[in-house]
Order: sequence, then structure tokens, then C-alpha cells
Amino acid sequence: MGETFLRCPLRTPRGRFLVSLPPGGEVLVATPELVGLASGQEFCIPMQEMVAVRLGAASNGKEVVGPSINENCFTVFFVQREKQECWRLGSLEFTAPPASQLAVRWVNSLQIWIHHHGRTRPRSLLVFINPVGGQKRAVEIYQRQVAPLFRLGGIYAQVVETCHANEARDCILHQDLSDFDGLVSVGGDGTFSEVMHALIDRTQRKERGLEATDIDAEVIPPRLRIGIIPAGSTDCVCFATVGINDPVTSALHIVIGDSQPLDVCSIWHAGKLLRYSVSLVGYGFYGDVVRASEKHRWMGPVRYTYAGAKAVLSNRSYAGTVEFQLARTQESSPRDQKRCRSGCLVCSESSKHLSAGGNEGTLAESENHTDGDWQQVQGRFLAVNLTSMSSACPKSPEGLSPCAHLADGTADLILVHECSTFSFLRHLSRHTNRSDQFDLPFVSVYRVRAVRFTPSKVEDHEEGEPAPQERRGLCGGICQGEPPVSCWTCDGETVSHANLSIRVHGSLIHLFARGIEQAASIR
Ligand SMILES: CCCCCCCCCCCCC/C=C/[C@@H](O)[C@H](COP(=O)(O)O)NC(=O)CCCCCCCCCCCCCCC
Ligand SMILES: Nc1ncnc2c1ncn2[C@@H]1O[C@H](COP(=O)(O)OP(=O)(O)O)[C@@H](O)[C@H]1O
Ligand SMILES: [Ca+2]
Repeated sequence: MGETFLRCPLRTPRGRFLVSLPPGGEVLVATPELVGLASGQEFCIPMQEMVAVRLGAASNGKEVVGPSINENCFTVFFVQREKQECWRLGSLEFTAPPASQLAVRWVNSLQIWIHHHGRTRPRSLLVFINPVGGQKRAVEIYQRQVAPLFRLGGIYAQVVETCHANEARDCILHQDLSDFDGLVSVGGDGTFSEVMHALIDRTQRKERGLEATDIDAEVIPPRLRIGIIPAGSTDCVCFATVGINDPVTSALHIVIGDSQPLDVCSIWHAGKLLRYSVSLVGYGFYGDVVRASEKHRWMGPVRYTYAGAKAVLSNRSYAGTVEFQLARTQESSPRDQKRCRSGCLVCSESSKHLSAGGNEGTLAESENHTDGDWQQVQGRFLAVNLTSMSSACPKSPEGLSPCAHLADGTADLILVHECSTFSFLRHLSRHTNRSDQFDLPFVSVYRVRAVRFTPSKVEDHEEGEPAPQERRGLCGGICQGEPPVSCWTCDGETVSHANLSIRVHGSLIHLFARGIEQAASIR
């Protein structure tokens, strides 16, 4: 059956409607049959947001009644917006006149649309569940809330419940992935990071035979998108790209095949690639917090608050030199009070720029055309933070850098200079509300494409060796017994080297997401 113009009266629980789907149309439109009477309001369902259609009536809003399917009616399942960014599965039953065969025609036409026009929808997914992340509920979350939606959307899912760290990595590196349209991580940022690393590495090594050897070398974007079902401790990548940590919302974004490009930082030490990162790369405060929190993993997500409180009280600062290459961005700055939202113009302009003159896979390289000058700041820092997106999470709903963009090829560098415990707490507490955490004399922020950090004194001793002893205590004086270097955290993983080079790769990966929809509000 080809595409036909469908238009006929149908009965729904909301009243009788004239329902139409123009050929190639993007929305199913229903107008009340009897205008002026209390017969319900006009409504429409964007076809892109239609999850499935089934012949018969829906029972309990999810399944269609089995044995005695009523051939005069069909059920449409679609994305229904609840408050904020939360999505739920909506369903509506349409009843055609008896013996008209209209219900069957509708089901065929809608299914053809979903099949042909919904080409960006995944048909087959490889799912990794980390059963021990966050509050250890990932398996239950997947089985109860996600798997039924994948089934309804006609998606085949091959599920791997991991028994140990790096199992997902090994699987992605060694399994034939040609039959899959995407990977799904059910867990926290650590599980997502494991999946992302394996996918990027696989793309470089296996598909194009490239090893990462040079910070300026091209990194090939992977073909597969990644979906994130939040079931971890911070779930920052999900929160910042979807706007909420909700498994059902994320599953619906996957089923309808949303796509969101995301910048990725590569982290280098002594000419060697150590890791990639999409959220927080932090030295000093966050480096110390994440390293300390590992010892308290048994506490679950609270370990970060516990380690965070201890680190705030110890008020340690670290000497070093930060060099950074400013991004020459006329359209945006870290303090312009604009927010990156679905369909963000800053991001799409930047990817147009990047792809101009480049073939597939050369996006990252054309970044050089917009490179700015290198600058340098030397001093004592409580924290050196870099984030290529807002890094919003439930603890900090606006994020570490509220105006950062998901896919503009830049990251925001935040330098928190040495200050009192009280001042640092003031800065931190502004992450939890809408005050400007950068509007403090000891904080500076830059939009950058690359960063180098060199700790002071590292040249005086080999890394790993006992270092000269000094630290500032609560009193502000010098205390004995602690090394003057911190470590880095990259998306929650500790990197023990202190001197690193970091580069942003614009839109290196794609997620099953669409960015935050809600209009940007002004502080
Ligand atoms: C006074 C209250 C201050 C609250 C300040 C909150 C700032 C939060 C910024 C969070 C940025 C998060 C970026 C996300 C990184 C994640 O990729 C990564 C991995 O997540 P996963 O474990 O789910 O796999 N997570 C992290 O690196 C965790 C960083 C969390 C840092 C929390 C710091 C909490 C500080 C609490 C201070 C309490 C002060 C009390 C003083 C007496
Ligand atoms: N079965 C497993 N046992 C132990 N660790 C695992 C397992 N599966 C995955 N991991 C690792 O657990 C780490 C933390 O997982 P994550 O999902 O980020 O939880 P959290 O958000 O609580 O940190 C990840 O680095 C991941 O590689
Ligand atoms: Ca960015």
C-alpha cells in the first residue's frame, strides 16, 4: 500500500473527530467533527513522536487486547509531555465505522510512515546493564520500564548484564556490530564512558586502522549512536542532554530515534592519549573529591557529598600553569546567559563551519580554522575545571557551566583561584541555584578549544615519588604532610598524572537525545 491521503471521521474517547494524515505529512491532525459542540478540542500527533500503532483497543495503556482484536479500532502510542522534560507513553484509541476496513487502512498507513520516514529510528540495539552502579537498580529499571517500550517500538535488543568492569568494553571491541543501529548504556556516567571509549577506539582502530598518536590528529566519529538509561550516581551526561534523569523519557528518545551530537575532549599525557571525556575534567577540588570517594563506593551516590564536604573543609589549593587556546566564538561566551537548547543555533552554526570544506569524518580537523590565541595563567588554584557541556545534574540543575554548548566544538575552562573556605563555599553553593557562580573575584572562565596544565614543582621531582611537603590548611597557613600536586578526574575516573593536555573534538559522538526543549530562562 502506497502513501495515500487519509481523512475520515473517527470516534475517540475524547469525542468524534475528522482525522487526517496528508501523504508525506508530518502530523496526524484531528479536528472536532461537530464544531461548536462539546466534542473535544483539536489535537495533533507529530508522526516523528509516534511510538507505535496497533490494530485493536489498548488495555492498561500499553498492550493491545490479544485474542479478540476489534478490527474496527486501532490504538496509537505516542510521546506525551509531562512537566519539565519528562516524557510518558500516551495512547489513544480510534474507532472507525463497523465493517469499513478503515482501521486496517489506518494501521497500514501509519506503520508504513514509521517504517519509511522513521529511518533514524533504531531497529536493533546492543544494551549494556551495569547491575552495581548507583543504587543497584539498573536491571530492574531496564526490565520494568525500558524493555516494554523497546518491544512496543519493534526494536530488537541484545542485552548484556555485566559481571565486571570492562566487560562492555571488550564486547564492543570484539563483537561484530554491523547488525546494530546503536548501543545503550544502563548505568551511570562511568558505564556510559566505558561504552563511549570502546566505541571511539573501535572506530579508530578497527574501522579505519588508525591509532591515536597525535593530539592534533583526526578522530573519526563513530557510526553508532549511544543511548543512556540513567541508573548511576550523578547521571550528568543524561541530565545535561535530555534535561531529566528518567528511564522512560530516555527510552522514548531512543525509540523515536532522536539524535544529539556531543563534543568530546581527548586527554593526553606525555604524547599519549589517556582518555576521552564529555562532562567534567577537573584538577584540584574535583580530582581530590572523586579520588577520595572511590574508597567510599559502598555509600552509593552520597559518597560524593561526603568526600566533597571533607575536601571543602581542607581548602587545599595547588600551584600550576594553565595554558589555553581561546575559541574565537563571536556568537557565544560562557557568561552570555544563553542556554543550549534543542535545535541550538550556536551548535548548528558551528557544525556548519566545521563541515564546510571537510568530507565525512573530518569535522574535528577543520576546527583549526577557527582557533584563537593561546593564553596562560599561573597561580594557585583550588580547582581547574573543564567541561565541554553544561554538566548539569540533579545536584546542580544549571551545571558547572550553565551557558556551555553540547556541540559547538568548545569547552569552558573554569579557574577557581586560591580563596577562603567560606568564599569557595559561596562559589559552590551558587551551583545549586540560579546565581552566577562566575561572578566572584577569585573565579575566571574562558571558552576554549584546548588546554595544557603544568603543576608547579613537578619538574623538581618525578611523578609518583614523594614530593616536597606543603599544604594550606583551614587556617590558611602552610601544613606538613601532603604533596603539592592533585590528580585529575575525567567523567568520574581518576587520572593520576598532573600535567595534561586536553583538546575538544566537536560533535565527535551522537546520542539518542535532542537536547533540552524547555525555553531558556533568564537569571
Ligand atoms: C554547598 C553545596 C554545593 C553543591 C555543589 C555541587 C556542584 C556540582 C557540580 C557537579 C558537576 C558534575 C559533573 C559530573 C561528573 C560525572 O561524570 C562524574 C561521574 O559520575 P558517576 O559516578 O555517575 O559515574 N561525577 C563526578 O565527577 C562527581 C562530582 C561530584 C562532586 C560533588 C561535589 C559535592 C560537594 C558537596 C559540598 C558539600 C559542602 C558542605 C560543606 C560543609
Ligand atoms: N558488573 C560490574 N561490576 C563492577 N563494576 C562494573 C560492572 N559493570 C560496570 N562496572 C563499572 O562500574 C563503574 C561505575 O559505574 P557507573 O554506572 O558509572 O555507576 P556510578 O554512577 O554509581 O559510578 C564503571 O566504570 C563501570 O565500568
Ligand atoms: Ca561544547
